[in-house]
Amino acid sequence: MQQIAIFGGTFDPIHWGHLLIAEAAMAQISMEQLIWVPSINPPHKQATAFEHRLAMLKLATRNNPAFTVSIIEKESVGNSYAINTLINLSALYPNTHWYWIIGLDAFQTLPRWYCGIELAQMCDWLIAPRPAGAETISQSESVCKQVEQKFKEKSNTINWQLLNTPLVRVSSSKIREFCRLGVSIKNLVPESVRLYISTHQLYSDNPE
Ligand SMILES: Nc1ncnc2c1ncn2[C@@H]1O[C@H](COP(=O)(O)OP(=O)(O)OP(=O)(O)O)[C@@H](O)[C@H]1O
Ligand SMILES: O=C(O)c1ccc[n+]([C@@H]2O[C@H](COP(=O)([O-])O)[C@@H](O)[C@H]2O)c1
Repeated sequence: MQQIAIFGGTFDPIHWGHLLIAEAAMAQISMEQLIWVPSINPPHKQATAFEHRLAMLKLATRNNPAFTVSIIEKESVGNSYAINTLINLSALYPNTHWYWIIGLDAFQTLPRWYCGIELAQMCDWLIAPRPAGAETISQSESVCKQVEQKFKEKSNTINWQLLNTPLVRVSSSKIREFCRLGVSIKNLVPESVRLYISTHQLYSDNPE
């Protein structure tokens, strides 16, 4: 059976934090492929046009042959729910053991996701520590255990492990804010992404 990880996100835009997490997951788990899945209509946030986010994702991931970018959520009608993404990908990649890569902040919200209980058991969860409430590994672990407890209370299990990554304080919102303020994002995104943002005047007060 092959092992594949999904890394879902809004990626508005993709940044070095995402790339570091993906590399850490590949180093920690023996897997054939890592599939990046940009959300077309994130259920919980507004986002820049899908085509721009997709283009930046492709630029940033093109040098790693184990990385694939999937547009599977483009076919979804309405909100792009993670459970549908996993079901649809499972049809394309049968006989696969699935992992889902997620930041600690998003993992905390999993019990409230659409069909979250069912989804939780359909894959193993690889959690990237993230600042905001969990500054150490043991704090991150205890946050994950609290999430696990919520599933246990409903007689469900969840398999998870923390990724061995340092805390990275970069976020897409910080990048969008820096662009609005005219502050350099040179060290926060790959150069190809920085150039794309600048060429298309994304996130500035004078969008295309
Ligand atoms: N610096 C980071 N450390 C750990 N996890 C992260 C980091 N940045 C993003 N993630 C995780 O990557 C996934 C996709 O994140 P997303 O594309 O929404 O980026 P973001 O930086 O969280 O965006 P925003 O600031 O707009 O909320 C989520 O699971 C999120 O928790
Ligand atoms: O399916 C859901 O109900 C759901 C609710 C919130 C987030 N998600 C997924 O979580 C992933 C990370 O989302 P985000 O907003 O942190 O970019 C992305 O793949 C989303 O589709 C999914």
